[in-house]
Amino acid sequence: MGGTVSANQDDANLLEVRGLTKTFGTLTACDHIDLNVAKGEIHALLGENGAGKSTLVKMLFGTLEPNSGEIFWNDQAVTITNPGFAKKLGIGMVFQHFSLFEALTAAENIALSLDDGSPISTIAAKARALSYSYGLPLDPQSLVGDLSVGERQRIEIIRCLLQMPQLIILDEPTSVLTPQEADKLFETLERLRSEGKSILYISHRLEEVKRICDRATVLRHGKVVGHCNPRKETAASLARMMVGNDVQAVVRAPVQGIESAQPLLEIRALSRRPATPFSIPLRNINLTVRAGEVIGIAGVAGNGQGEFFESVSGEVPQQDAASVRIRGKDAGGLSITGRRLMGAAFVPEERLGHGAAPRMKLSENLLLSRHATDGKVFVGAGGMVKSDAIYAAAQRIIKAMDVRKSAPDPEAAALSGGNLQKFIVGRELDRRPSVMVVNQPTWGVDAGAAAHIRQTLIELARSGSAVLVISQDLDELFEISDAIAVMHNGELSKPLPSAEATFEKIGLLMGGAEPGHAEHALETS
Ligand SMILES: Nc1ncnc2c1ncn2[C@@H]1O[C@H](COP(=O)(O)OP(=O)(O)OP(=O)(O)O)[C@@H](O)[C@H]1O
Repeated sequence: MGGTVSANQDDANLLEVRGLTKTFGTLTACDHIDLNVAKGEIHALLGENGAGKSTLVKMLFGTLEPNSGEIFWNDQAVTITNPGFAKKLGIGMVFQHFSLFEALTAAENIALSLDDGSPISTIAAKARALSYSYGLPLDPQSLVGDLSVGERQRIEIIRCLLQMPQLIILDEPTSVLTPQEADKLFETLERLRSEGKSILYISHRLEEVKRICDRATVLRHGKVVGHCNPRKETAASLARMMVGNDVQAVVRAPVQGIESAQPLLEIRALSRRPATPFSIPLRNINLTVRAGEVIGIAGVAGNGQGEFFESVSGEVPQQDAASVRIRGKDAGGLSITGRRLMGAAFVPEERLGHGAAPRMKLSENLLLSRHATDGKVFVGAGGMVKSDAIYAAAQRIIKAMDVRKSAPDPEAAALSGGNLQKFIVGRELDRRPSVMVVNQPTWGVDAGAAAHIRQTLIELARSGSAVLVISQDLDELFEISDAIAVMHNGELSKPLPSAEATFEKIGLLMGGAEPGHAEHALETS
C-alpha cells in the first residue's frame, strides 16, 4: 500500500497543500505550510538555506511523513506514504543530491527506478528517444561514473520524464549546469508547461526564477512569508523577501603591488594524462597565486576543472614534484594531507562524499578532516581525542558561518544542502590557511550566505593568503577575483586582471578562442 486517496471539495489546482507541518526534534522545519500549484504553471519555491524547501518537497514525494496537514491532488485528499505512490499519482522528482549508481550505465540506472519489468534495450531506446525529443541528448549506454554532474542530472530528468508525471519537482536543478545546459533545461521546462504539466522549482538563482517562473511562494524559517509574480520583482527584492532584509554587497578593494608579493601557490608545467576515456587531459598549466590575491578560474564545466582541482589538492598526486609548489616548496608528489600540512586548504565541489561523511556528526567530520593537520589541538597524549576542543571548534565554525541546524551537533546529512556547504567552507577557513583552493564555493547557497562566503574569501586573501576559486558562476568570479583565467579543453589561459576582464572576453575564452584572438575579435567587433 502506497497511500490513500479520498474524494473532496473545491477548486481546480493540480496540487493543494494545507497546514503541512514537519518537525525534527525541537525544530519545526515546515510550519503550517499552504501552497497551491495550478495546472500548466512553473511555480518557484524560494527561501534561504534551511527555510524548509527540501523538507516540504520530500513530504510531497513521500520520503518524509508530515506531522500534520493535508495534501490534495486534483481535488482529492491524498496521503503520500512513499515515492512509489507519489509516482503513481503523477508526481516526479529530480533530486538535489544525485541518486545514481556510478558503476551502472544510464539505462541500467533508469531501469532500476522504473521497475516495470521492460527489457533494458526497450528502456534504453525509450530514454534515448525522449532525451532527443526534449533536446537533452543522452547516451543510455554510458557509464554514470564517467559522466559530468550536468550529464548525470540529465539522466535524472529523463528518468523522471519517462514516468509521465503531471507535476515535476526540481530541487536546485541548475546549480551544477553550464549556462548552455541551463538554457536547454529552461526550454524543456517551457515545453512541459505548454503541454499542461506543472513544475515546482526550487532555486537560489533569482535571475532564472524571474526568467521562467509564473508564481513564487517564499518560505522563511519554515513558514510561508509571501507570494509574488517573480517577473514583477527584481533579484534584490526577491532576496529581501527570502532573507527578511537587504543582502550586503560584496566589497573588494583593489590589491596594490601584487607583482612583488610572495608566490604562495605555483603551478608549473602541470600536465596529466586522462585517467579514463572520458576525463580531460591537463596540458602544460602554469599559474601563480600570490599572497593577498584571489584568482578565479572560469570555464564551461567538464573542461578539466575537476582534474585540475584533483591535481592541485593532491587528491591525485603528480609524478613531477615541482609541478605544484606551496609556499616555495615542491608539493606535487604529496597527498592532500601532505599539502594541508604545508598550510593549504581545499574545498571540493561535491559536498557529500568528498566534502563530508553524511552519517557522522559535524564535530566528527571536523576531526576526520583535521586530525592529521591539527593533531596537537584535537588529539592528546596516547591518542586520546579531545572531544571538548573538537566540539568547541565545530561550534565556532557554525557561529562564524551562521550554519542553521536542528541540533547542537547534528549529522552532516541532517543539514540543508546550503548549510552543509557553509560548514565545509567554514571548516577550512577556520584554519586560516596560507593557500585556499575552492571548487564552486557557493553551490546551493542562498544569496545572503553566498555574499558572506565571498566576502570571507576576499578577506582571507587580503590578510595575506593566496586564494584560488574555481567557479561556473561568472558573476561570482567577477565579484571576488583580482584576475580571472579560463580553462578550456585542459588548457588554462593567462589570468586577465579584473580591470581588463569583461564578460565578453571571458566568454570568448570559455568558448575556446585563442587569447590573442579573443582580444582581436572584440577590438574589431
Ligand atoms: N533529517 C533531518 N534531521 C534533522 N533535521 C533536519 C533533517 N532534514 C532537514 N533538517 C533541518 O530542517 C531545516 C530545513 O531544511 P531543508 O533541507 O528543508 O532546507 P532548505 O530550505 O531546502 O535549504 P537549502 O536551500 O540549504 O537546501 C534545516 O534546519 C535542517 O537542518
